[in-house]
Amino acid sequence: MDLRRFGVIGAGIMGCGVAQAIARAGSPVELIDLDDDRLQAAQRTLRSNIRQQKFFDRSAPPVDDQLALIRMTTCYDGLAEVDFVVENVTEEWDAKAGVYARLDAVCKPECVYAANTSAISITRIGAATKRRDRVVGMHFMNPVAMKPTVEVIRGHHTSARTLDAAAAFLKSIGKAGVVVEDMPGFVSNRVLMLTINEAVFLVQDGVAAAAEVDRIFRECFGHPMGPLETADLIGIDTILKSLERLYEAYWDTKFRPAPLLRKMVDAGLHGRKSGAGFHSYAS
Ligand SMILES: NC(=O)c1ccc[n+]([C@@H]2O[C@H](COP(=O)([O-])OP(=O)(O)OC[C@H]3O[C@@H](n4cnc5c(N)ncnc54)[C@H](O)[C@@H]3O)[C@@H](O)[C@H]2O)c1
Repeated sequence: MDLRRFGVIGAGIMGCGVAQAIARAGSPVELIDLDDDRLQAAQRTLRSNIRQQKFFDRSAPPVDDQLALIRMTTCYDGLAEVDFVVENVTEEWDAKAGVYARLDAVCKPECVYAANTSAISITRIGAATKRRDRVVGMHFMNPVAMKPTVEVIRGHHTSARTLDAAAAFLKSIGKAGVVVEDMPGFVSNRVLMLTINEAVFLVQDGVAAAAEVDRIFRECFGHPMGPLETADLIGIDTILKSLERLYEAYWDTKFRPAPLLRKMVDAGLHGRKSGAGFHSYAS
């Protein structure tokens, strides 16, 4: 499958990670966000992350060569010729639906849309487009540069050809996919979000401080990170939105977000990206 030109929508944690992976593989990519301030922040994040990656991956092209492949813009016009788009915007239905309407207006008919979402049904996203057979879920793990495997989700109408395109894209950036069927949260986040939420309830109930909760998972279970360190890495705002999407999708109270999560979001404690969450990242 001949995929040459790429688009990435959303230049937050995940969009920057995906754009970086495409540039590392030597391909040009259009990276789109809402305004210049967000794009400038993304430019700083990308420079720092590519520099860091180069430290571990000496064979990577020079930092400036990789950055030159990433064209940052607020305008969708440059997507007219792309073959494959990865959408990584905020985990809210209205934000995602608005993006797909704009993509349909500009992208060529054969272009494939890959939705990077924590919990939203890929079938529902497909229904918001005029090409539901060319929509696939692509749940990248964070940090993208360090995670070799991606959860690939087959929506109800996703075609075999689209799954082939998804596999070819992932191979081109040095990753593998595990294909699963479509239900909100897929495999990873149906389990992970419940674990994180229960860990938040433990802190809220005063059973243990965040450091102790994480320590038990690291030192007793041998996990590389505890659930609250993972929540900080993902973003507390994204955790809250993901639980809300799961709760709305299943109407099951097991997904009700811990009130402490909302309090932290309201307080601006969004995890690593804000400098503090369950742990502090001030330095
Ligand atoms: N953070 C994680 O660990 C993680 C992992 C896997 C999947 N996801 C999913 O990936 C998606 C992005 O998450 P994130 O952590 O990068 O969030 P983020 O908040 O870091 O970034 C989201 C970006 O989308 C932009 N955006 C919002 N509406 C837009 C629009 N209409 N057009 C263009 N850009 C728009 C925002 O300005 C922001 O820069 C979400 O659906 C999330 O659930 C996140």
